[in-house]
Amino acid sequence: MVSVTWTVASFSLSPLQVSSFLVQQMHMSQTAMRASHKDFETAVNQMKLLKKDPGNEMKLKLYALYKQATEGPCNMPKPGVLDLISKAKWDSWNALGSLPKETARQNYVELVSSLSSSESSSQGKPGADSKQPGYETLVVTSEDGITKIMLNRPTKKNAITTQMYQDIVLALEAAGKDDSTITVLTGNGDYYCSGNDLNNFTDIPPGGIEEQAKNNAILLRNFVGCFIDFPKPLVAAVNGPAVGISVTLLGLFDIVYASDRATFHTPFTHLGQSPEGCSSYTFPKIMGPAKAAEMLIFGKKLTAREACAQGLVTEVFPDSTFQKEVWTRLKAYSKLPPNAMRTSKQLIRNVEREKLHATNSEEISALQGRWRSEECTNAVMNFLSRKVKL
Ligand SMILES: CCCCCCCCCCC/C=C/C(=O)SCCNC(=O)CCNC(=O)[C@H](O)C(C)(C)COP(=O)(O)OP(=O)(O)OC[C@H]1O[C@@H](n2cnc3c(N)ncnc32)[C@H](O)[C@@H]1OP(=O)(O)O
Repeated sequence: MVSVTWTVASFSLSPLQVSSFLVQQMHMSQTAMRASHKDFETAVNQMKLLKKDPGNEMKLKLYALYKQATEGPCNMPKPGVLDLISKAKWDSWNALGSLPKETARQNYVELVSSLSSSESSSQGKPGADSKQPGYETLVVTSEDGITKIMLNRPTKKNAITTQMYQDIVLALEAAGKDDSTITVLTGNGDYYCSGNDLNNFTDIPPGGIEEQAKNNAILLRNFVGCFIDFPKPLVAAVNGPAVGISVTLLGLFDIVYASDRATFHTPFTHLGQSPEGCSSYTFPKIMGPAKAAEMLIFGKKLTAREACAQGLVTEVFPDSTFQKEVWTRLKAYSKLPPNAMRTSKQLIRNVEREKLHATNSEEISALQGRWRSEECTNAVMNFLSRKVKL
């Protein structure tokens, strides 16, 4: 990672991004009051007082605006391609074109003011990570460049309710756009997740089972689709046993760390159901068709070490040190250049994105049939009336 100073920018921002940012900034400035020279000087001094590094992209934007405001349009010769930092700075400044000095000044003042106010609103909570409110059974926090989405229904083994499916989608959408570099999904308590909450099947709408199956299909397609399209490195910290959809989705994660207490169980046949989460495609690809069939058709439960040997899990840690080791490692990874990580992730996933969406649709069509079947109804009823535990 290139270390930059306040006036030097990194090469992590494309000129296109810079110019679209600046178009927004220009728009903002048309409606705003013009900043005076004094406001501009104050903003320049305010920048020096910021405690938190605003990140290279932001410094690059500020650099360009500062140069435009003080010197006007860029008329320097373009640096050579190997002089990456100077070239990024030049690109950024040059992308401002003929933006008037006073507009650049105004944009600079507004940008610094937004940085200062976000810093002061996070003061007074030293060390506290920013917990995002609004989710009933998820705890979402952002700290050290990592957004953590924690399933938080420990007394029900983190079984996923209909509301949770929707909240996970919202949390992933927000994490995909926030300024964290890595997103982690984990569970609170002794389980990672016991899969779909089987009570979801008891919530039958006025249109009956047909309508329920259709509604579930729409929600599930969207839910799995969010994992397929997630733009940043996505990590599962599997803190304990995992069942059903929480296992199948692992094939869509980039990294899976597991406690040695974790197990991996996909009892679809026992439930009269069929695989989802794109596992009918990802599992044979990851572990070979024979091993995948044993899990997905016969419901064989794997230990963490078996899952690791078969490529579903990246690494297994002793339960006693799981949290410490995983978070230490992730904090180090979160400092890697974010755009490079995103690019690599997308290159890996884009090759099969269409295939994954098609698999998702096919699996859901099959499930719609399964949900209407007697096999499924009986299995769910047996669990809910406590006749069967998987
Ligand atoms: C986006 C779509 C929205 C709508 C959804 C529609 C359907 C989408 C379907 C998607 C396909 C998903 C498939 C799956 O995930 S299949 C797997 C489903 N999971 C299970 O079958 C697990 C069932 N649970 C168990 O077998 C055991 O509870 C378990 C082995 C996990 C733990 O056993 P243990 O003895 O340790 O603990 P308890 O059984 O006493 O559990 C504690 C309480 O938690 C409740 N619990 C646990 N898991 C579930 C669950 N999956 N659904 C509902 N409730 C669950 C359990 O009942 C206990 O509750 P009480 O204390 O109230 O008795």
